[in-house]
Amino acid sequence: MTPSVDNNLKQSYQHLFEHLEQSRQRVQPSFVLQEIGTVKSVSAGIAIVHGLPSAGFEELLRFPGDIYGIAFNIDEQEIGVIMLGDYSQLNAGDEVKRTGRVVDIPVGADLIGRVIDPLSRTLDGKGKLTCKQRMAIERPAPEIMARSPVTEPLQTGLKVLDALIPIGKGQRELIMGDRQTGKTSIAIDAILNQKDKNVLCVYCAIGQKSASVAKILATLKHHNAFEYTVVMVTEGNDPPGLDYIAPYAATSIGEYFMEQGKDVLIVYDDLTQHARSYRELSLLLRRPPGREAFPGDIFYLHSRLLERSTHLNEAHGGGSMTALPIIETEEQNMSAYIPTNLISITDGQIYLSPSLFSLGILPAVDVGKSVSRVGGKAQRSAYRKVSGALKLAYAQFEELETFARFGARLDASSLQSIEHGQRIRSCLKQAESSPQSVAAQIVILLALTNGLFDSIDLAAMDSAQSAAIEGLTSLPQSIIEKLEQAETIEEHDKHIILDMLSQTLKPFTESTLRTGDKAQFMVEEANG
Ligand SMILES: Nc1ncnc2c1ncn2[C@@H]1O[C@H](COP(=O)(O)OP(=O)(O)OP(=O)(O)O)[C@@H](O)[C@H]1O
Repeated sequence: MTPSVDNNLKQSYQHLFEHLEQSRQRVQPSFVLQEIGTVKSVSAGIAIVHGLPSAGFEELLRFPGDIYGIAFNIDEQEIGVIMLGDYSQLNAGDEVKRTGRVVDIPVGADLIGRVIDPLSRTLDGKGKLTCKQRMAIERPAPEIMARSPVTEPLQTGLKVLDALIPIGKGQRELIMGDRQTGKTSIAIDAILNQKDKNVLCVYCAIGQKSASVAKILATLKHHNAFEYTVVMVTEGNDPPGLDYIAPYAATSIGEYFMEQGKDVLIVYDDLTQHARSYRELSLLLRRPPGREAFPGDIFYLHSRLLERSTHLNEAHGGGSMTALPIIETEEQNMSAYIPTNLISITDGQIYLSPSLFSLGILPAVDVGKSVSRVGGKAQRSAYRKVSGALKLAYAQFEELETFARFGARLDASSLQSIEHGQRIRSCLKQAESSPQSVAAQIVILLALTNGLFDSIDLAAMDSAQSAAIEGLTSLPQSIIEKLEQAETIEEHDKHIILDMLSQTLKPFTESTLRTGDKAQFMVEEANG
C-alpha cells in the first residue's frame, strides 16, 4: 500500500471516530418508567385489565389497534374498563397502556354543520376536524353565582308550546311520551325554528337506528339547519360505552359556545337509551343493581349532565344552554323510575299522549299533563295575555268532551265551550317541520281568543288559518314588527288586527247552522 493511500484511510477512520464520539455525546440515555397492563378478559363492552396500579378513575387507556377504553372500576387487583371501540380483535394477554388523560373532544366553530361521534370521528365524509382546542367531556356544572334567572324565551315555532308551555333560554324541558308519539319531531321542529335567530343547536342521537338518524339528517339538510347545528351520533350497533359518553361529549360542545356568550339549544335523543346503556355497563361491571336493575348512581348520571345547561350571568358572558332531553315512557307510565328522576331534575315536561296521536291531533301534546316551571316568566307579554284564557278554555273543553262522549245532552253554554275548544285544538295542531313565526302565531291566537274562528266550520279551519296568516301582509309594517317582538299589543293596534281578521275570515264564516245546534250535531256524530 502506498503512503498516500494509507494516510487517506487514516483520515477517514479519524472522521468516522469523531462523528461517532459526537453522536455518543449527544445521546443521553435515560430510563422511562411505563406501566404496561395486560388484558385479563374481554366481554360485551367491558374489558378487565391487570397491572396498571397508578391508573386514575375515568382515565383513558389505550389498547392495541388504537382502541380506547375508560377505567371505570378501579380496585387493587384489576380495572374494569368501558370499551369505546371495536373490541372484537382484542385477546387476553394484550398490552394496555395509560394515556394520562380523560376523554376529551375537539371544540370550535369548525364543528358547525358536521356529524361526528363522541370520539370526534367524522361521519359525514367531509374530512377531518381542524379544531385546535379540546375540552374534557365531563366538566363541573357552572357555579350558582355564575348563573342568571331564565328571562329570554326560546321560540319553538310550535303554537302549543310557545303559547301554553313556553320554554326559556337556559331551561331544561323534558319531552316524554310512549314510542312513536312525535317526541323527536318536536325537538327537530324547535331546531328548525332557530334559523336566523342566533341560536346554535346540538343534536345528540344516542343509540338510535341508522334509518331514523338518516331521516333526521335529511330534514336538517333540507331546511338548511346545518348552518347552525352540530350533530353527534351513536348508532344501535355501537358499543354501550359510546352511548354512555355521547351526551357528555355533546354537552361539552354546547358549553364551548355557551361560554363564548352564545345561546345554545341541545337535544338529547334519548336519555332512556342512555340509562339502559349505563345499566348494561354497570351490570357487566358487577355493580349492585337497584330499582328496575339500574345502579344506585343513575340519578346522578342525569343530574350532573343536565345541571350543565343554564343561563350564565353577564360577568360570565351571558350565554345560555337550553336542554331538551327526550325520554320514552312505557304504557304511558310517567311514574316509572327514569321518567320520575328526569321530571324532578328538569324544569318541566312536555307529555305526548298516544291517544291524541292516534286521533291525528299532532303535535300530540297533552296540555293537562305538561308544564313549564320557569318558561312562563320568560314568555313575551303578547303570549302571556292570551295563554291564561286559552289554557282555561282548553281544560274546560277536554273535561266536557269526555262528559259528552257518554251521550249526555248538554246545555247551550257547554256546547259553546265544546265548539270553542274544538277550534282551539284545531289551531294548536301543526304539521311536522313547519314552525311558525311569532307574528303568525299571535295573529292566530288573537283570532282564537276573540272567538273569530267560532263560527267557521271545523273542516275549513286550516284554510281559514292560512288566510289569517296571509292577511298579516296587509297590516302596517309597524304593527307587524310589534307582533314579531310579541310585546304588549295596544288597544288601537289590536282593533286594526281584529278588523283585518274579521274581513279575512268572513268568507269562511258559516251561517247555516246555529252554533249550539252544530256542536250538538258533532257530539252526536262522534257518539255514532
Ligand atoms: N306534527 C306532526 N305532523 C305529522 N306527522 C308527525 C308529526 N309529528 C310526528 N309525526 C310523525 O309521527 C311519527 C313518529 O314521530 P317521531 O319519530 O318524532 O316519534 P318518536 O316518539 O320520537 O319515535 P321513537 O319512539 O321511535 O323515537 C313519524 O312518522 C313522524 O313523521
